[in-house]
Amino acid sequence: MSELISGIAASAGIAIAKAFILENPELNIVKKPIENSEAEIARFQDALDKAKVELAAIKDRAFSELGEDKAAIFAAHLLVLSDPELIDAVKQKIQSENVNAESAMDEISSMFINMFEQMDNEYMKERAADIRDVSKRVLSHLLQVTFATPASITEEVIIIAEDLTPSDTAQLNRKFVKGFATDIGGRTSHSAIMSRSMEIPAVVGTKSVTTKIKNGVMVIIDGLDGQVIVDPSEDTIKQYEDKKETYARQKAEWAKLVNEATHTEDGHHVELAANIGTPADVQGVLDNGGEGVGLYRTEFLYMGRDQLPSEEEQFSAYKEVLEKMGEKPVVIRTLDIGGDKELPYLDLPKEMNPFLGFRAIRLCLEEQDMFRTQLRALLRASVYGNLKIMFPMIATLDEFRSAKAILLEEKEKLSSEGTSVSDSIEIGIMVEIPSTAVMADIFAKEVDFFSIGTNDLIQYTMAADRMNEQVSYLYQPYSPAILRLVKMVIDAAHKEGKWAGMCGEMAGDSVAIPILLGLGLDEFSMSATSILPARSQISRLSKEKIADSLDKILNMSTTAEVEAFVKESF
Ligand SMILES: C=C(OP(=O)(O)O)C(=O)O
Ligand SMILES: [Mg+2]
Repeated sequence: MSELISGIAASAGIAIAKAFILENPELNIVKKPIENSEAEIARFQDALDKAKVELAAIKDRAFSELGEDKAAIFAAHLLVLSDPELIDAVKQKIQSENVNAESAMDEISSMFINMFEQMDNEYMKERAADIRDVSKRVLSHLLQVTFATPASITEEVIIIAEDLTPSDTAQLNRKFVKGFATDIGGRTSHSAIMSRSMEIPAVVGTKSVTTKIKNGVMVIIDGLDGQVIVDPSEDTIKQYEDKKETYARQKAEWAKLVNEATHTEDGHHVELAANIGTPADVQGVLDNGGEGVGLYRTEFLYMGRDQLPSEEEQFSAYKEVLEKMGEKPVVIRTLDIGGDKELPYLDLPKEMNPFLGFRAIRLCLEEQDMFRTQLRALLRASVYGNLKIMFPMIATLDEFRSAKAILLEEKEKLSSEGTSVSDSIEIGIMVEIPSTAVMADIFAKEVDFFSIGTNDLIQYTMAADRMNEQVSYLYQPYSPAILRLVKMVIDAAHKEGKWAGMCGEMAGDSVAIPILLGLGLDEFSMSATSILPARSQISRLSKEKIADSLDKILNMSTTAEVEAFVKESF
């Protein structure tokens, strides 16, 4: 009997093949006293060396098959293997406590893993995953245990695993591995990100694939709808083969749009840009036909380290993005730290309500040295491309004026030092706080552009924490309340001859797109892989037709009503 298991759609596509269970044997670590700590440290060093050789080979393979940015994960793993904070702590433990290397490594790495995992932050959680991966590799050498690796697969399969480590994913041979499903993980976990860049259909976070699927059984991975079908009937297989073909045709259609501008059926032009977190993401933007970067979240430059990035470091990151994007616009947002994005080394006091606290522009206006360093780096980089600077979390006009005044002061200073700075940098703001949306007409007289941050605008408007599962039903992008605010912002911008974009997740949402188009949004910034499907959708929409229904939509009473109407009408 076939069975359906639901999970999170991590990488689009359909795959049909036999299951290959990738089991990681339990590492049996027993704490034992040792006699000779010098010899034990040498044994530990030997395991480290072997792990390094192995990792270097995986890194080279990832580099040639997946490209530089994916290989960077393994460069990071190699760094973990040489990180004195971790490695010296293990050696010290062996020496001072006379314990075996396995238990010392396990205890110290678990301590770091717990520390990073407890941080309410995706980036830090990924660092925990890196340490877990590296530690397992070293332990396997110490215990002389061999793991099943995806590299040993030589027939067409679908991998079923509790989770795939980044190194597992890098060893996947696309010729044989048609798809994978895991028990744990989310859309932003390493394995999910890599599956998308390798275009291997994947469903993650199913909670139960490893317990419900046996080796060799037929499996369908539906990475479009996040479903795994176990032991399907002939009819079901046929049905999914058709779905696979339809998707392949659709992708081929999308690919034709890579170098096209984005136009509606009735000839209205909008710009489709991408959100990025690091310079390495730019390639994906270009490959997916992005017309610009609508949001560069610079906070990632500040994370995963123990001190602030220098002006030089920032300058070279910003310059790299601007140069790679050529003449295309690049909106770089100044530091938006706080809320769920912590910087432990800033030593900020714990707050009752971090999302409503001392964060983003509030912090930057207070910690001016830090802010000015970033602004100088941005201004210096401005001559290398089409830079637009954006301030996050603006709640009052005074905040914007102060931030802009500091920016202009730094510009003056640089000019008087003889450093060239572009004269055409637009200065805009995120609209993600309701007070700013309501006052958009006033702001529009002074800013060069708006970018609506619906991730936060929705949570602040609905008073519903965006991280809290229990109130996630209130996270309603199509709520008429949100749509009315979005309309106020777009209308206010246009009245003053300015442009309005959106960089919250809503901009790439296929139900929201027709409404936003009708409201006149000028720029949609989304994850790079959403750009081509969005361009294709927009090409089939008529702005005029949607505009005729706008009054009706804005006067609907519920989100459900809006959603049903849009799905039916456009
Ligand atoms: C784009 C946004 O910013 P972030 O997700 O980084 O808070 C937003 O709030 O919509
Ligand atoms: Mg935000």
